[in-house]
Amino acid sequence: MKTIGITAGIKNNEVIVDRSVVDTVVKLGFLPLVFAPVSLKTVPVPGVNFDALILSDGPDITPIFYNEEPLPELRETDPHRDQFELNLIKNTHDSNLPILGIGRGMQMLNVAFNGTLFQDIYAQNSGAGVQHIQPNDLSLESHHVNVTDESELAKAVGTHPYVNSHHHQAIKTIANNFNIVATAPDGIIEAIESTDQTMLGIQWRPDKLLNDPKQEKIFTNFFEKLN
Ligand SMILES: NCCCC(=O)O
Repeated sequence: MKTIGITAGIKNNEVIVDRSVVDTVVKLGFLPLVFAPVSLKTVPVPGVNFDALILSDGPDITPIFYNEEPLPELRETDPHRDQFELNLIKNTHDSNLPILGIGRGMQMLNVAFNGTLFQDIYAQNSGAGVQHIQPNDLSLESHHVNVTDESELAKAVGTHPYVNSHHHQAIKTIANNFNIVATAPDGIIEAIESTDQTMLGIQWRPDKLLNDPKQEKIFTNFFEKLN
């Protein structure tokens, strides 16, 4: 059975991982393997422990990792988790294994390849006119995104999907080896694909929208190379 590594967070001394991500992996017929960021020196070895990686959602990313000082609007971060995930991304990509970043996971992919973030969308981007922190539950959609016609993502969700949204950070400058493949109506970056097609980042939470077959197709299309 193929195994998908899933990154987790630590809060109040407890390892936390979104049940919806674990359930999605199981539904696709893979074995979930949750990685707690317990030690900077202990990074799982791809190919031995897992066959692909999902970078899960979580807190803000510490700005030192993209060479910025913290702005007043920055929220709580976990620099140990950040460093662990940066090491894990490098090991996984060096082993040519696929990486899917969701929410914070997309932002982490961008930072890992030298892109930068808005530490707070609304403080730093006066043109941001879409609500990116929806008050509704994430099982409900809240805004549309425009997806590039030629992208792999469009094969799953089409060019104008309706998605959920819960983030106050976003990609500011895109990493060199990625293409922007989806944006919100206010221009905020909503999805990226690596030029070698081994990495996909989604800013919204498709794992919370699996009642929509298009959202499930994001996962099935991306991981079909593992079957
Ligand atoms: N929860 C998404 C990652 C952090 C943020 O942009 O709010």
